[in-house]
Amino acid sequence: MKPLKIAVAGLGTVGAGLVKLLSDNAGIIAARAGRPIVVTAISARDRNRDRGIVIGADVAWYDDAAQMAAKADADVIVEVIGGSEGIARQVVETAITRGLHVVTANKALLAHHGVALAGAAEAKGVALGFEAAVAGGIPIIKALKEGLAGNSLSRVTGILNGTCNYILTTMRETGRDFADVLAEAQALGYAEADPSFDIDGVDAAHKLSILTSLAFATPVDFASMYVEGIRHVSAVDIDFADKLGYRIKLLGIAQATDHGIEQRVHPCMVPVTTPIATVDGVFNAVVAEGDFVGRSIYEGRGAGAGPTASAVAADIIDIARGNRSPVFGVPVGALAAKGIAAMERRQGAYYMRLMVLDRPGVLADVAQALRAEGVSVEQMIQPGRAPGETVPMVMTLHDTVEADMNRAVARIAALDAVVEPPRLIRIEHM
Ligand SMILES: NC(=O)C1=CN([C@@H]2O[C@H](COP(=O)(O)OP(=O)(O)OC[C@H]3O[C@@H](n4cnc5c(N)ncnc54)[C@H](O)[C@@H]3O)[C@@H](O)[C@H]2O)C=CC1
Ligand SMILES: N[C@@H](CC=O)C(=O)O
Ligand code: NA
Repeated sequence: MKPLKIAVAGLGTVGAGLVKLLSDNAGIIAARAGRPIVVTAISARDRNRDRGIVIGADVAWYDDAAQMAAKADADVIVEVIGGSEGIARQVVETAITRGLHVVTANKALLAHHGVALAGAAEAKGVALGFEAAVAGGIPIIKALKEGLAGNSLSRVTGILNGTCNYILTTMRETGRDFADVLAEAQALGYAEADPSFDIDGVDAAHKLSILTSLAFATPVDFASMYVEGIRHVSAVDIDFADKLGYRIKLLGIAQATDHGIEQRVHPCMVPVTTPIATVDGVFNAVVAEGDFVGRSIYEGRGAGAGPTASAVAADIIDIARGNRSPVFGVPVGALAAKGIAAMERRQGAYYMRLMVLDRPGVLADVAQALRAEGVSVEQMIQPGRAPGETVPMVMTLHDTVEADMNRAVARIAALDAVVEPPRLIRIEHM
């Protein structure tokens, strides 16, 4: 049977991982795909770098990825360069215009241009696969598009960034410093080219915008996402979370509410008893809730060469088999906006850490500020006494509307005895 010809744009962590996977598992992949899958062209910036892979002499090499997309003898262009604009976008658009199938791991590109690219791909009758773009090796795109297609989904929640989960886990387990653990995640190939995309929550938000579209048949809407990263999560908070029976995770949450779809990414405290609390290191997890299936949970490695290549390969095999489905689960013309719920309307519990001067009356002032906004305390920890010195004061607060919580925090921040901005972490019971 005729081979399926693949051109790979970008030969970094994911590109090199894919070339290795397609070579190591060529036999079983050909059997499953019904035909051999061969790499016919590659574009990367440095032809001579040792990537630990063998590239056959018959593979065409392009210094310019756009040229490759325009000219290569290929059925599928795999875009694993990255970035929402520039060369990555050009490669994908050129390939679709040429009528080639596209597989990409590029969540930034899809978050910003997903609807337009999907429209172009559907108009041309070509596939646009992006299993690798969300939660790495977890087949969550397939799960939402196919496995759960019979359900009306109410909520999709996930640990969507391997780098952040690796940092939070390692800091908790070893007490090591944030910057040091981030450098390790970069060396392991987990982080984005610009790691601020990871730690500021942007990468998780890119991924969540894609999941929201799939779950609720809405156009991808990255711009209205609430995004907060993990820069402010300190060792002190990780420690208090432990004492209170929680783990800190960077979560992406998309859920249908009475006032629209909530789309938010921020650090959360989750009870240690919930399955997601023990998903550690580079692992990701997604929890999907459907009306007939109930809750289903998916877990696996969210970053790194192997898991990401595994997801890219799955999309390629789907193309080889002739499997086609609308890019975002329904044809682009059927995607319909459902309104975005304002973050101020989020309702839930909170952890609050204050750094206060240890002197009489502080607790009463804090309690007064909370009472004024109708916020009620669930529990409080104030370890030790150090009269006249700065000490932490930690509270968990019962379910509150975010706008009320924000007003209470503003009152507390203005107190003389509160010497640092209050730290808030939302508590999610899942
Ligand atoms: N590393 C990971 O664990 C995961 C990465 N991704 C996504 O996969 C994509 C690639 O990521 P990585 O492989 O980690 O990045 P990387 O930085 O390791 O590799 C990108 C490669 O593209 C090459 N490149 C840059 N400009 C080029 C150009 N003009 N022409 C040809 N090649 C060019 C670079 O030299 C580099 O080798 C990104 O979109 C990323 O977000 C998705 C899931 C997981
Ligand atoms: N930088 C990303 C890579 C996978 O998408 C992550 O850490 O999750
Ligand atoms: Na995936």
